[in-house]
Amino acid sequence: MLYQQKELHLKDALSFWQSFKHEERVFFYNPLEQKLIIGARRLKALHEGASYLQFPYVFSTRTFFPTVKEQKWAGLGNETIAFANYLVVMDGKQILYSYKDCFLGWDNIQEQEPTSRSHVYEMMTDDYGDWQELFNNVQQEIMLGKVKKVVISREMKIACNTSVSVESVLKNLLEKNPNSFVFAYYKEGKTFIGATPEVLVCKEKEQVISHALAGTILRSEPGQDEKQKNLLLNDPKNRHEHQVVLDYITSVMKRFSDEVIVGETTTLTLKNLHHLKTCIKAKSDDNSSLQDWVERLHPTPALGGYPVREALEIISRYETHERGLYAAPIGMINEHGDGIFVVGIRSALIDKNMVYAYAGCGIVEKSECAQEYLESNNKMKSILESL
Ligand SMILES: C=C(O[C@@H]1C=C(C(=O)O)C=C[C@H]1O)C(=O)O
Repeated sequence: MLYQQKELHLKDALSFWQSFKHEERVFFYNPLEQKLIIGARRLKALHEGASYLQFPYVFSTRTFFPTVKEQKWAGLGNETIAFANYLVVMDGKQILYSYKDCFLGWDNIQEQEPTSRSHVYEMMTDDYGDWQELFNNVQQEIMLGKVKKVVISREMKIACNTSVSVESVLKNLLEKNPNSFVFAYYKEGKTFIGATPEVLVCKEKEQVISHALAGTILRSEPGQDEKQKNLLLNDPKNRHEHQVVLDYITSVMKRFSDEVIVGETTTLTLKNLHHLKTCIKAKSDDNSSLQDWVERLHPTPALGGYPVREALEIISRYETHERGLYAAPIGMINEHGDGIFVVGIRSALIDKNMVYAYAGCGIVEKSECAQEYLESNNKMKSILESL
């Protein structure tokens, strides 16, 4: 590996992120390993099939749909990038990796206390009418028997009275969402950011794991958690929504693996919601890479619908905003090609003072319009509460 290594002792790892102002950067916190990786300053983009052996990590994304049209998503995603500098924080240690000629210099990594700021903002969209229309169109397609489930989403436009402080949003997301993967990708003035609870796939040697995460109930008061979780576990509509995702992931894995183990369905508790969750493990065939598994699994019916192709066609016909990196695979891969891809939900695109926040819900035959709208509002809270 052509990187120099050194231990750092920053009071707050976000100082590293802040030291590379205006440069392309990625932030990826994995709560399962309690590991933070920050990559800063693009070294190069890697072509498909390239070896990653020279790099501590590479960052990889692909937009939800293969192409994007809107200017606001231009240049974001559909790349695998090696950075010149990485800060890796784990087990109380901060290790800096710097590519040989691109070393920033110790003096340039300054201790900067990132402060939480409260942004004053105004919602520019009150979209219940649009939601109703989208919901009705999709439910019609379900009634006609064309699809069983479609995941529809909203884009909420939020105008802040100053430029958004990405550091502050990151700090808040980390503090308020301890069970989520907190990520940010900054490029050319725009940041895609979020706190997602959902793993698309992770791979370690020959073991591959995916999570079916679908089915949601609101988290009312903490004292009500057990009651709410039981309601969710026993609710036929939510179990059906979940089963569609679980069956799909299991069937894809079985196409490529003789050993697939489906775990028990449990609940995942987040700040404002509970979800149904099932882990599915498989033994990967020797020749498959992590990215092959992403290609096979994305988009699962947790983000697209079922049957997948028909659901995607319905989404592109009726949703009026572009998804870009929302609900898309976002991954961190190590030198051996192993790593993790999460899906970019509970997320937003930040461009100066504008925030485009996204949230969606799985719609099945028995879904109710107002209830799903409320659910999407609760999903939006991850972003709103971090502003
Ligand atoms: C689509 C989103 O979330 C997905 C939809 C869920 C549901 O409909 O129950 C639950 C978790 C996610 O798989 C989102 O947060 O935007």
